[in-house]
Amino acid sequence: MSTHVDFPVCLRLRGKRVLLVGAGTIAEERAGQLVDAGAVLRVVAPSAGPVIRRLAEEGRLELAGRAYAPGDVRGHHVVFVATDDRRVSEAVVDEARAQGIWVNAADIPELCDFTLPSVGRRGPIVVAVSTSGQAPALARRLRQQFVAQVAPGHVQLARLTGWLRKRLPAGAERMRLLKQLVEGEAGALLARGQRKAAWVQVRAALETFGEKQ
Ligand SMILES: C[C@@]1(CC(=O)O)C2=NC(=C\c3[nH]c(c(CCC(=O)O)c3CC(=O)O)Cc3[nH]c(c(CC(=O)O)c3CCC(=O)O)/C=C3\N/C(=C\2)[C@@H](CCC(=O)O)[C@]3(C)CC(=O)O)/[C@H]1CCC(=O)O
Ligand SMILES: NC(=O)c1ccc[n+]([C@@H]2O[C@H](COP(=O)([O-])OP(=O)(O)OC[C@H]3O[C@@H](n4cnc5c(N)ncnc54)[C@H](O)[C@@H]3O)[C@@H](O)[C@H]2O)c1
Repeated sequence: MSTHVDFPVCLRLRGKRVLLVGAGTIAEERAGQLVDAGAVLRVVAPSAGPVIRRLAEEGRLELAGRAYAPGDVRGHHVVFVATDDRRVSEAVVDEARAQGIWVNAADIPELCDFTLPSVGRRGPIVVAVSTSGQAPALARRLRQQFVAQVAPGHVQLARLTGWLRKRLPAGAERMRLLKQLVEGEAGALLARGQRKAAWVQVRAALETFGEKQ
């Protein structure tokens, strides 16, 4: 059995220039996710589906309505290819690799410098499942199961600790407080939907932090 495992990261794409070659079914999904992540997205494809055309009309991405041409990759941080022509994907990947730019070719593992996990979101919580290329359909199924376990209370807890993180000075005491909120009674109450009782716990924890209510 192979011992190969892929290494997961969460890219912060806000303001980063990203190239997407192809604008069909798969590319449409990618485009939506990339625009939502704040990427400055350029799409190159001779024909585009309705989602990409609309995003272009709204000025949320730039669409070049033509075939890929050498030189298109230059100036981008990350490149995605999702065309129905393997030779095009190979040419794009060759150009990206020659320039040291990370590239993903949908469904072609040997042309991928990184693969895409199956992703689900609940507020700021991102559930991503990778099978290191072994079983994408299983990644999708497990992701659906895991996302279903993320309760509204978990999302509230993430938002609450995010809010406190911005307001309390960093350091050992803040770390202890946030950990206590997540692992202790407040987290358990929020997960059960008992917001008022949870808030009592949060206030008590903040008082010991020295915060005036
Ligand atoms: C997770 C997801 C993310 C996304 O694409 O957004 C994704 N594939 C998804 C679905 C899916 N893809 C395929 C099926 C049919 C069942 C099957 O074949 O198993 C299904 C299931 C379905 O459609 O339900 C076919 C397939 N995919 C790859 C190959 C090539 C090969 O295996 O050699 C083949 C055979 C092609 C052929 O035979 O011609 C390769 C890759 N697909 C990956 C990601 C990367 C590894 C991810 C991982 O490590 O788990 C990797 C390596 C490269 C990449 O594309 O990044 C997305 C689910 C999104 C969701 O959650 O909805
Ligand atoms: N990873 C996955 O989950 C997954 C699932 C299904 C299919 N795929 C693969 O992804 C690829 C794309 O699938 P699709 O369903 O989006 O195909 P599609 O037919 O819907 O779209 C193909 C796109 O490629 C563009 N294209 C063709 N030649 C081009 C060129 N020279 N330059 C730029 N763009 C060009 C077309 O204009 C079109 O927008 C296929 O190889 C398919 O096997 C991946």
